[in-house]
Amino acid sequence: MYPIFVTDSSPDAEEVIQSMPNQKRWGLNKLKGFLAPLIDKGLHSIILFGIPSKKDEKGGMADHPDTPVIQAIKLVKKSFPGLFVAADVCLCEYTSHGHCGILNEDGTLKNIESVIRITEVAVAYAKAGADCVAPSDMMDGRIKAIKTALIKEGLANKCLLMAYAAKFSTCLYGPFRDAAGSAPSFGDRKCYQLPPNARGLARRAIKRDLNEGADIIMVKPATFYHDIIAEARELAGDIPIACYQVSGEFAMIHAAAKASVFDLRTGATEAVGACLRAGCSLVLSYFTPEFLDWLST
Ligand SMILES: NCc1[nH]cc(CCC(=O)O)c1CC(=O)O
Ligand SMILES: [Zn+2]
Ligand SMILES: [Zn+2]
Repeated sequence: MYPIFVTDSSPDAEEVIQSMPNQKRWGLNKLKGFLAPLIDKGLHSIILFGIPSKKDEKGGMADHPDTPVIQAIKLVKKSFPGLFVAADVCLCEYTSHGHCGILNEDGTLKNIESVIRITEVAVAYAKAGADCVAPSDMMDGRIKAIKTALIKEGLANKCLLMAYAAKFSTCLYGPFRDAAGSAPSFGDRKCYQLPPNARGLARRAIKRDLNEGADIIMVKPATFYHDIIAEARELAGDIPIACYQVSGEFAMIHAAAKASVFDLRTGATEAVGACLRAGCSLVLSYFTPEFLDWLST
């Protein structure tokens, strides 16, 4: 599954992201031309991230009808009905403070308000035609709230719910925050993302999301967290496990290849192979276009 950034800075935007080799922020008009050759090479699935130009306290743009993600879902599903289109659901790209939920005056999170807001956004993406909604906010209780809302709207049989279940507070998200302009303006995400060494908390989070109705369980990041992928595989029964090879992993592999530590194809292939060996059957990777080439040669 290929993560794609959609911007509303201009419909014809094609913006280079310095810290993420070969990745761009795409304007709506550019999406079809960019995706068509990848689909010809065998691309099956994408996940969309919106980069809005307007931000506010509550992330109002996240589900605005004109927001890049909703526009992109409609356009991509219309142009390529066979492509599986997931949408990342979070507020951090849309809030002025850059946190993943709605805040109190003192900067702490309002859990209930945040879950209500995130659920509204998820339903809007499902209504726009997303095949999958993937909440990455880590607010307590959001999987149950979204699943219930999808059922109520008659969308639960059309739209999968992929939970970023074990999402760690890691050093590996830097390039993404740069790409999405979503770095928190104060504080950090440690009160809602898991501490790197918290194996027990990760197990609890995975079990909780399974109980709340997740259709896919995701572990994020992938490298450094293979044990958690294996734990998820063991806990989840017949539910598929996904992992996200995040921006820092991608940048790290590129940097190592540039420094002649290994060659890019060998390093990237071994890294993703390890994720599959650990027990996941879906990998979100910025290397997807390269893999499509490498797998055909
Ligand atoms: N909802 C937060 C979010 N959405 C995507 C990523 C990171 C993805 C990547 O690094 O590739 C993150 C993590 C964060 O900023 O805390
Ligand atoms: Zn996010
Ligand atoms: Zn977020």
